[in-house]
Amino acid sequence: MVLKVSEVSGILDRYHGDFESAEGLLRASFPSFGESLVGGMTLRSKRSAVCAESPTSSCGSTLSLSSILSTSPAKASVVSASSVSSKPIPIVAQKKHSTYVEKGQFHTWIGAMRAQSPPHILSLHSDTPDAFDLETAVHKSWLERHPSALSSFHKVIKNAHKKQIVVFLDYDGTLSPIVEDPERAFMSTEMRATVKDLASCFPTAVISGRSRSKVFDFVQLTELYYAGSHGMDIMGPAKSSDGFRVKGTKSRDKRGNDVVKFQPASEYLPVINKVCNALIESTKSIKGASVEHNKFCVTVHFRRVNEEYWEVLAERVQNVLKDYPTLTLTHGRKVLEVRPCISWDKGKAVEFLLKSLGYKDTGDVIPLYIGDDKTDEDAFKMVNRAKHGCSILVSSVPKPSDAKLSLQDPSEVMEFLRRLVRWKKWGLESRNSIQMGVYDFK
Ligand SMILES: O=P(O)(O)OC[C@H]1O[C@H](O[C@H]2O[C@H](CO)[C@@H](O)[C@H](O)[C@H]2O)[C@H](O)[C@@H](O)[C@@H]1O
Repeated sequence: MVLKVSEVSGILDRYHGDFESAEGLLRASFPSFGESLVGGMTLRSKRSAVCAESPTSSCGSTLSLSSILSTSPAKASVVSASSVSSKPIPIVAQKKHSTYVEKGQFHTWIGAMRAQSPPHILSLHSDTPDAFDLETAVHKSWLERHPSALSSFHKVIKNAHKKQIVVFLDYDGTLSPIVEDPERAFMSTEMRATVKDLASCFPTAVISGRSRSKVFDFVQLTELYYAGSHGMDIMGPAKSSDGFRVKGTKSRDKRGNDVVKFQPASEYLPVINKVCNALIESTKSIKGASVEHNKFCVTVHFRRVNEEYWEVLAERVQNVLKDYPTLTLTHGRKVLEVRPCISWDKGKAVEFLLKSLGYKDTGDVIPLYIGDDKTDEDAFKMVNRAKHGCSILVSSVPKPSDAKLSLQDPSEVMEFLRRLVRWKKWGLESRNSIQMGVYDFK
């Protein structure tokens, strides 16, 4: 497909002039994006148009297509807070991080945050047939690359016979809908019942950016395993067998089960408490901004802040971070997250939990991960490495992802989980019919 500059410009408009999100979307939808562009022209972003009306603002510029295309999303995902050198805390390998970021980096963060919560492109700016056609084509092409896990259900279970499915679930945006107030991100009673059923069929874990205690308060199911703080606070089963014992402290949970607790960033607790207070102080004058203490990481929320103050907020966060060289910043859905600069993520947490469940050989087990956010990408990559691993992105709009399959929203997640339960409960005969496509789940 050949995209004209005007069409790309339309997509940029829908992404508020955010080149990285738009480029990511186009690349995610059309692998040949770049070669197919009619090049040599310059595009003026909507951001710069907005700024022209507001002379005091410093944002926006006219960018050439080549500069748009040379932007690498990978560069934007993790940025360092400071160049000040200091001895890292040697618990888990420290991540390499770049030196002090320039002011232009705010645009990258902000663009990246928008990319995590893009507008529904099919419902916006679809007033011309051209725009509608392109949006439909983009979505269709993206769905071909990330098919619905509901319509591909037979593929998910195809290899599951005599293998153990282990389910990993993100919380916000996966089990609960995204809402303005993070304290009110409740999961529905139906979803809770579904996850309870699921846990009676398969080992099930929730891996969240929230603190472990907070995500437990939301989910309230003792039959699950929980990893909070993006996997930096794990409470898992102590079932690892000889030869691959997992690290961590063993104990008994309230139900008398052996459990293992692993907190690879425990030595960062004092510094996390300190940075959390500093962030609260420095952001308190920005209307709508809030800071959430997630035990081993801190989340700064942008969702309720007027977009014209996003840059100021990002700048304040960065200024605070200058004094904390052992911490780093990542972004998610309208959030910036401060976390220890260690090589640990949701993917490593999945690996840890599989081992603590006693699964050594990836061929025996089917890890299935469902998540909606940037930090879930590490887990997608991890389960994709397993022979029959299944990675599912929750998103109603096309966005770049390593997930193989997709679901639109938490209600589709619930439907998918229910199908898994039904499949497991029905016995082999029915399973065979399903695999042969004889039975329609609906
Ligand atoms: O890993 P997760 O379980 O998805 O947690 C990631 C962050 O989720 C929460 O923020 C997101 O959901 C909020 C409630 O719907 C929403 O207001 C916010 O804009 C989203 O980014 C949570 O509040 C964060 O602490 C988590 O890190």
